[in-house]
Amino acid sequence: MAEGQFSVRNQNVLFRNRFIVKHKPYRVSLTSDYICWEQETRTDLRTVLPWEEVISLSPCDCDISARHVKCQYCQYNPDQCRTGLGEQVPLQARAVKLYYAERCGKYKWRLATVTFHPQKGFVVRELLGAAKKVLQGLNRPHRLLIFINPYGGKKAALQIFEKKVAPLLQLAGIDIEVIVTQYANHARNMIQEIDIEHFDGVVCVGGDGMFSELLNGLLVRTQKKAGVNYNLPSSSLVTPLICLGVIPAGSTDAVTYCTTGINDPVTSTLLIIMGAKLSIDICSIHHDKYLLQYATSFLSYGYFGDTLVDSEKHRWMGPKRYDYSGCKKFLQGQLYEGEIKLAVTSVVDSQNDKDRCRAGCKVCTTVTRTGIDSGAEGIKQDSGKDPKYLKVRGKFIAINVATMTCRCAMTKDGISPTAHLGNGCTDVILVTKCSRLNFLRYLFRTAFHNANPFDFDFVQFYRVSEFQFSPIEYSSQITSSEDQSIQENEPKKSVWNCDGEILSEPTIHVKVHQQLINLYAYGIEERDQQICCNMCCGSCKNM
Ligand SMILES: Nc1ncnc2c1ncn2[C@@H]1O[C@H](COP(=O)(O)OP(=O)(O)OP(=O)(O)O)[C@@H](O)[C@H]1O
Repeated sequence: MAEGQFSVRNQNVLFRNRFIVKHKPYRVSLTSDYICWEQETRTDLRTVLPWEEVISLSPCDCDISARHVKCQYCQYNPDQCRTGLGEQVPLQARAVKLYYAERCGKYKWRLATVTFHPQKGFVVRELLGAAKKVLQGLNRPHRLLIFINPYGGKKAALQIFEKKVAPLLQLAGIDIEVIVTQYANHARNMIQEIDIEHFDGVVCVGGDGMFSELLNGLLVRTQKKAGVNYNLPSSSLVTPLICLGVIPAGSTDAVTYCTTGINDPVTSTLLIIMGAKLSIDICSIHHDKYLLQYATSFLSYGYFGDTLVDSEKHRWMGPKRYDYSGCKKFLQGQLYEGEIKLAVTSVVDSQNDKDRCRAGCKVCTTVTRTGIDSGAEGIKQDSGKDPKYLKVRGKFIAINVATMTCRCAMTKDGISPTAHLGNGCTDVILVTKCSRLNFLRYLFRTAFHNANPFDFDFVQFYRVSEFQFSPIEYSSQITSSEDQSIQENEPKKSVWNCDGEILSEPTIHVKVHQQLINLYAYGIEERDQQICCNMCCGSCKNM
């Protein structure tokens, strides 16, 4: 929303008339791009609201007391009017209430309202009619299929939906069909079974695990319908027409953190209503030419894989289970041997790169999607260079793969702060053999970013378009001091933590598919921290 310097004079005005707003006379104008209300006496008090941010306009029967009405010429109450023209608005005037989304704090969106009281009764219908026409022309969802996971996160998904989400969707006039999941993979199965074509979007109220169900269900359905052999990593996948959405109600909510900056259910709902769209990269994970899973944020072998397996046994703890299992696995200090083959697309100075993926990111819009010489679908950087193939064999504590930054409450900048949402690449971070103390330093830096987590000689960073990993089945303990020799003993494999789900097959081939799905989000916006909504009076400045 813009205030101040703006002129609707030269634009195609669809409607213009005088209204009383907050007891002052205003001129309300509608063009095909904006709705604008400006004070007639002080043109600097002008608000220009793009239609994208309008949620709805509805008739309102609220009264406006003549007591509060000021003269539209001198701004004084009628009885003190200096001009003697003191106009009064008739009592019980019908009004129009405009609901719109307003930026609030660093990342949030909030619902705001303004009421236009007409100076003449008949203009209400005129204003509503003109607004309805423009709103109908916007590319927004009209029908949504919503899955609610009542057991995700703090088990508050149903409450969040009823209190925060449903009223907003109703206000925006969006038809919804709601399914409360009964078992794990319910949503994934339903998406593949039922006719979802008449929905504009499929949304989940839950965490990353629920989003992963929607993603996998929708992608498999789309490829089957298009006759694509999705089991082959080299297949070119078809982008689904249906957009996906996620309203955060999980433990980690990395997908919402990475695409909106925060895990706020109201913000995510407003973005869905506004029809915000963002194309994001997806990894397909294969084993022996068979598709295991599609993933969109975090994939990890070793430490984070083992932590996930252990945390599943302590689900009753809620989100705290990750801290508990993380400590336990850290103390066990396991090493895993393996070989990873990487198709490195670009050299990233991970230690100095200040580049961050933000809404309208230039990197994600300029990287093109082209085929590489092998005939397989692949990604080239805009420099046009083919990927360089590299093999790393060794002992790892963790192999972390971040297709998005993977920011969440536990790491505000993410596992890979420079990762992009749509550049066709994923970041592979290899944490090789080191002492427990050094591994702790790496974890601390990843969580708090007090220093660069990649600035260690035991951490390697690669930006790749695909990679293959196979374990070598011998493990050893992390040494308490770095020069202590490793005792290679019992064979040991870990599992992959794939967006919070366990993949028990360690030998995998991962391929990135650039901007394969559309998500209801804009990406993280670069905002002035001082932006504060009308309602919270500055309390949101620090968000
Ligand atoms: N009715 C249900 N009963 C049991 N499990 C379910 C049900 N519905 C969905 N699930 C499963 O619960 C798992 C976790 O759900 P979800 O991702 O919403 O919460 P979370 O794991 O707490 O959050 P996050 O993934 O962000 O850490 C999902 O993998 C999903 O398959």
